[in-house]
Parts: sequence; C-alpha cells; structure tokens
Amino acid sequence: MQTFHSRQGRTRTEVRAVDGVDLDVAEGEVVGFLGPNGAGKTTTLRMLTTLLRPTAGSATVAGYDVVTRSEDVRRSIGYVSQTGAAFSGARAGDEVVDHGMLYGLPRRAVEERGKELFERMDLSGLWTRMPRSMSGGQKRRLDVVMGLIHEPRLMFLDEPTTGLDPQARANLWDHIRDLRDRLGVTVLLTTHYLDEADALSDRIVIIDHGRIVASDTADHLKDRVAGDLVDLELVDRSRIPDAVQALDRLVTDRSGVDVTDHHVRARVPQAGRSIQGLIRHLDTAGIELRTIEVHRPTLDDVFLSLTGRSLRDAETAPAGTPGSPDGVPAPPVPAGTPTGTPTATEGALR
Ligand SMILES: Nc1ncnc2c1ncn2[C@@H]1O[C@H](COP(=O)(O)OP(=O)(O)OP(=O)(O)O)[C@@H](O)[C@H]1O
Repeated sequence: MQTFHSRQGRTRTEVRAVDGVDLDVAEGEVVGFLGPNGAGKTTTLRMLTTLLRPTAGSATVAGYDVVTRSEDVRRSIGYVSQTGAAFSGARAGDEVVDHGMLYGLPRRAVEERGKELFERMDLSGLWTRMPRSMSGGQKRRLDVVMGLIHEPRLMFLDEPTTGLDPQARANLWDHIRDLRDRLGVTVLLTTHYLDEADALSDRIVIIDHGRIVASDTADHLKDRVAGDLVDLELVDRSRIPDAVQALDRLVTDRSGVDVTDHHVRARVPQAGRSIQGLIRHLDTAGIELRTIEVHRPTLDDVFLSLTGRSLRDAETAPAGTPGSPDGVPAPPVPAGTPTGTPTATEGALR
C-alpha cells in the first residue's frame, strides 16, 4: 500500500495511491500495467524500483526484498522513468558510459556494451550527439540503452512511448519485444494506451483506483470478461423479436440483447464457435439478414465491463501532487549483475 498526504491550506488530504496490489511476474514475461491517469501505476513502479518505501505490504524483486535489500534490487533492475535519464549537457555516449560506471563497471566494458546497444537500438552514428538534439524516439531509445547498460534481467518502463509519433512508437515496440526475445529480459511496463498493452504484453494487469481489477492475457480477458460483439442487421424489422430470442440463447451473462433500428446486438462468448449455428437457425426461421458483423472486444470493453466506465472516460487529472518528496531518491547503484531468479517480481502492496 502507498498512502500520500498532501496539504492545501488547513486541509490535510490522504490519497491511497496503491491499495491492494498482488502481483507475480515470472522471469521472461512482458507484463503491461494498464490503467487510467492517476490509477497508481507509477506509484507501484516507484515502490518496486525502491524509489518509494511502501506504507504497508511487501514486495520481492529479482529475489530481493525492496526494503531490506534495496541495493541488490537496484543492481538487478533497469528503470526508465517517464521523464527519462539523459539530463546533462554531455554527449549521448558519454552519458551512457558515466551511467554504466556508476554501477562500478570498467570504462572499457561499458563503452563496448554501450556501442553494441546503440546498434541494437537503431542509434548507430549518434554516440557523440547531444541528447537535446535527438528526436523524441531517439531520446527514448537512449533512455532504454541507459537502463540496459548494466545488463539487468528485469526492466521497468514507465509509459515508454508517451509523446512519441506513431512511427517512433511502433519502432520502440519492436525494441521492447526484442528485449525479451533476444536478451531474455523480463519487462514490466506501464501504459494507458490500450493498443500498446494489447500489442506488447504477454499478460495485462489492469489497475484502477490503486487496485488490480484484472490480470490475464489480452485474449483471455477479452473472452472471459467481455465476449465478442455480434451485430445482426435485419431486412424486416417485424422479425426483430425472433432475432432477439435467437441471439439471447447465446448470451451467457446478464448483458442482454440491444435493439436499435434494424440492428440486434449482443455480447457472445467465443462467437466464432456459435455463429454458424446462429446463421443456420435464422435461415431456417426465414429471418433475412442485410449484414452480420462480429467484433472482437477491445481492452476498453474489458475495462468497461469490470468498472462500469470506459478507460478513456476514466482518464482524470491525478488528485495528489506527484513528485512531492515522499520518495527516497535512488543513490548510485553498486556493481554486479545477479543471476536469474525463478520469479522476477512478486509482492502484495496493500
Ligand atoms: N508524491 C505524491 N503525493 C501525493 N499524491 C501523490 C503522489 N504521487 C502520486 N500521488 C497520487 O496518487 C495517485 C496515483 O498516482 P500515480 O502517479 O501512481 O498514477 P498513474 O497511474 O501512474 O498515473 P499516470 O498515468 O498519470 O502517470 C494519484 O491520485 C496521484 O495524484
């Protein structure tokens, strides 16, 4: 759990930023932490990366307790914050080398690894460039290089693609996939982009008001929580009651059947399996269709069915004052890279 206190005049407000987060991440998984603004994603990440001490609860990252073994945690992880890491006026390559040396790594080894990572991240030729003259996408990839310089087994990426244009986003997605596929890095990323969570994550954890409301693969969430949307457009409106009855038999929850104009719509679990039978039935009953459409649900549908509101509508301005000095700043990290552990991250931050 993470509780913040903020003061406005004489009023002291308590914000429970994270309240009931149970999370297990296996080694090699890419987990997308999805939720609207202010849901508690960054706060959870800051606790897992030892930047913030949990008010209650415990968490283990790469096998180490985040409070009692915080230095070991820092040595084992890479963290790309929302604001990025490349601040100084130094050249990109020098930034990377300085960053690696903070981990106690020898200059030569860091340079070699840094140049390799520049190639892998499509930054070749930019070693001596000032970060401020790089494009948004290049800067973000430089942040990822800095996060990877000490060969962590686990990467935390906080909204890695916010502010990037579609091409730069797609490019960074490829690199994030590459982290897992080629480097075997476990990735925990936060996002409020539905398509990003969908495209990148082996598993999606949906957080709302500081609590986890769902955790599963995107496909399972869609099948289990939302169901496919079947939309029948009838030629003859007088047959609507018959079509409603036919579709209603396939509905397994209480979501029911909607009727507008010539359309009859319902959410049906795994419609691919039942649609043929439905069409046969309608045909036999002489119900003529103008169109039939089946839509896979989106993650927004999942969020809607779990919380009663759309993720987009849930995007509200955060209530507290993020960035106030509740957090413990991370000191430079000591050298070394731990060997893999069976569970990359686990914890119950309640
Ligand atoms: N240091 C702080 N002091 C007071 N309140 C805070 C602080 N940090 C975060 N909060 C509050 O805690 C809640 C969760 O914030 P958090 O930044 O974790 O959300 P988020 O899901 O990462 O949002 P975003 O997508 O906007 O980054 C919000 O209500 C926020 O205002």
